Amino acid sequence: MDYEAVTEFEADETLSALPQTGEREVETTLRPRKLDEFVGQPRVREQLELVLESARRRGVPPDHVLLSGPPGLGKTSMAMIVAAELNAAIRITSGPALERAGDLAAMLSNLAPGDVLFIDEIHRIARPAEEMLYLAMEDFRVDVVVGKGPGATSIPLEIAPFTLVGATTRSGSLTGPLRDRFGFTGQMEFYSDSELELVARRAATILDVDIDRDGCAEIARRSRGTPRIANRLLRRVRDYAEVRADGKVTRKIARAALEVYDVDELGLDRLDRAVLTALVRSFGGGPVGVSTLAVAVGEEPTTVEEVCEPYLVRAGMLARTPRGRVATAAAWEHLGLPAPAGATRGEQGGPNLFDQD
Ligand SMILES: Nc1ncnc2c1ncn2[C@@H]1O[C@H](COP(=O)(O)OP(=O)(O)OP(=O)(O)O)[C@@H](O)[C@H]1O
Ligand SMILES: [Mg+2]
Repeated sequence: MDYEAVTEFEADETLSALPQTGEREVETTLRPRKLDEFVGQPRVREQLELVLESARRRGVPPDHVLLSGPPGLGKTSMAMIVAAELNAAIRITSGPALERAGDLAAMLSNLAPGDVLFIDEIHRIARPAEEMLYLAMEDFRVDVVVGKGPGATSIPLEIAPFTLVGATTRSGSLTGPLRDRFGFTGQMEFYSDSELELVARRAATILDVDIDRDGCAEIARRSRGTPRIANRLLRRVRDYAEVRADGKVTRKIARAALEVYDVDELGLDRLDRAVLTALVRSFGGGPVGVSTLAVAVGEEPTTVEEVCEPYLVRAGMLARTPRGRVATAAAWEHLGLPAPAGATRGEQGGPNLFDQD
């Protein structure tokens, strides 16, 4: 592709790990409901199974559970599963919704014994609510402050024993005291291609899509390790198969469909490829600063840094060095160009980039 011909990118969200508008409903349909329906994450699954089973046997609510990892890997799904496995009711809220401690107090005092309280984006909880949560998690108690100024009194209030499930894309920005109050932390990892094949297969069954093994494999390979993306690509491929073919998804149909949506063999989209192309063609593979690179593709530096780079680094295409961004040998090869002798080999499956702040 000639990146210079491209001056502006439309909002191309096909490969975004974040949920898109209008996707909520279909996501709910596709959520696994029980632990044994949940594909992948064998470590977290086994650990949780033990935590839940032991609590069940002892007849007490399990320890508080923190689920951390990048968007779209199944944290919300897992939170619901915890409640389902315990046969408990789940109350759902989120960090940004708990702006005042009073909001949280109301939530907590309405809990019934054994309920699961799910706080999504728990790293965004406001300070006063967070402090209230400490006591609630530890002693099942809150101190409600009534009145203001010198006349204010604090009334201790018992709350029902409950299990808090917190989800976060940035466990690094959780304060120490909050993190310490979780008895169990499940770190969700990116999925392997074979796991994503199973995710696509399962979604196809639910959505009644006729797809063969190669079709699933083609989708899995391009899904950036993320079930949310696999489910989305499946729907796009289904659309194509229904409109342009007989509805059956084969490898050939999947490839043709994903080409229409600008999703390449490795799950890179147009902007990802433009960044690599600019890096290789205009800057000889780097090193080059991220702002210069962003100008070359007509994007904001933050978009390049936060939207493109994490996956390019994880896919082993781009390296962040103190002197700037560098294209790896794999990037040259992916663009069909011979890699220069000194090109770095990327680190495939590098560290979890979403958790490094
Ligand atoms: N292990 C899995 N098996 C099958 N489907 C899954 C799995 N994990 C996630 N999904 C699907 O991916 C979609 C996104 O999952 P979920 O909402 O649980 O992710 P999340 O980690 O909470 O994302 P976010 O950080 O954006 O809140 C859901 O529709 C769900 O159906
Ligand atoms: Mg979620």
